[in-house]
Amino acid sequence: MSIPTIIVERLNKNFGHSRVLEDVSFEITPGEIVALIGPSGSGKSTLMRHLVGLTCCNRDRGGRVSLLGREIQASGRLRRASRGQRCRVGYIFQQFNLVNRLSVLTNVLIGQLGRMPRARALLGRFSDEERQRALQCLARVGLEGMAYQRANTLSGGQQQRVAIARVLMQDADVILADEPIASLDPRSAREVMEILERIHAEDGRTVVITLHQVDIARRYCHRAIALKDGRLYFDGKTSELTDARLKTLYENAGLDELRAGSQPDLPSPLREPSYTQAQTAVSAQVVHS
Ligand SMILES: Nc1ncnc2c1ncn2[C@@H]1O[C@H](COP(=O)(O)OP(=O)(O)OP(=O)(O)O)[C@@H](O)[C@H]1O
Repeated sequence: MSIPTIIVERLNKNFGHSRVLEDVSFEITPGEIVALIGPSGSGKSTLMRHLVGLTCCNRDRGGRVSLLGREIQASGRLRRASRGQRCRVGYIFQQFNLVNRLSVLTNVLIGQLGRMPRARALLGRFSDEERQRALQCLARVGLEGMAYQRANTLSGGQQQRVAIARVLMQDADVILADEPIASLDPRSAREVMEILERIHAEDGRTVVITLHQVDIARRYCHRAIALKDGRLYFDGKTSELTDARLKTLYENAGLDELRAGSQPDLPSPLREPSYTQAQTAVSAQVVHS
């Protein structure tokens, strides 16, 4: 049996007196594509940040995270990672995190920095072979024709595709995408999800994606892990995410607001689009509050 790519054991996290994660445990095996879902504030992003050591768990409850066979943190202590180890995990953010004034190609080449000798990385001297590879990564996300434009001249969807190309350039074994489509229109969101799905299928990379849209999770991911109030509520096939389970997962999380809206003929909140709308409504509230 293969070693799990991600192991999370009894993870607990408090921010002040507020318990954000409670005894969360799961494993993800190599080559899985997993959706991390749950209502707004359920702890999805906090959990993702624990996976790469951007956030550290409580000291007193013995939690542990290991990734690609290496311990990231244990009992509230972060372990140091080498450059090589850090390169094996790519993180995609909701807001893309590109360098606006640099070209699309240079943004992709930045994915290579961790694998270059330090001196050359400091000078940003990329070889012809590296440039060629960056162009190939751009071709995989359908943007080779935009390589020499400034990053901030691209649409949001295109910028997210550049961020994916950067992770490809990094040659990460694991891709963690934290709400990669939350700020995109439906068409761009679909394109980004299709690219992530293709990368997973063609390269066998492990992909974990936090999502607000259950219908998207069902369409593109085989497995879902759902958090509710910081606890593991569901871990299984997305096909087993029944309406009853979703109703309990998302109760008190935006459906009331949706019902109170200006759509008298709204379909049953148990149907997929309703959940999508509900979660979009919740996100919008969070963004604007
Ligand atoms: N650095 C922090 N300091 C204090 N509280 C925090 C911090 N980060 C997150 N929280 C709180 O932890 C809880 C979970 O936040 P988190 O962002 O992980 O939820 P989420 O499920 O990703 O939500 P959303 O889907 O809206 O992004 C929230 O109540 C949030 O306010």
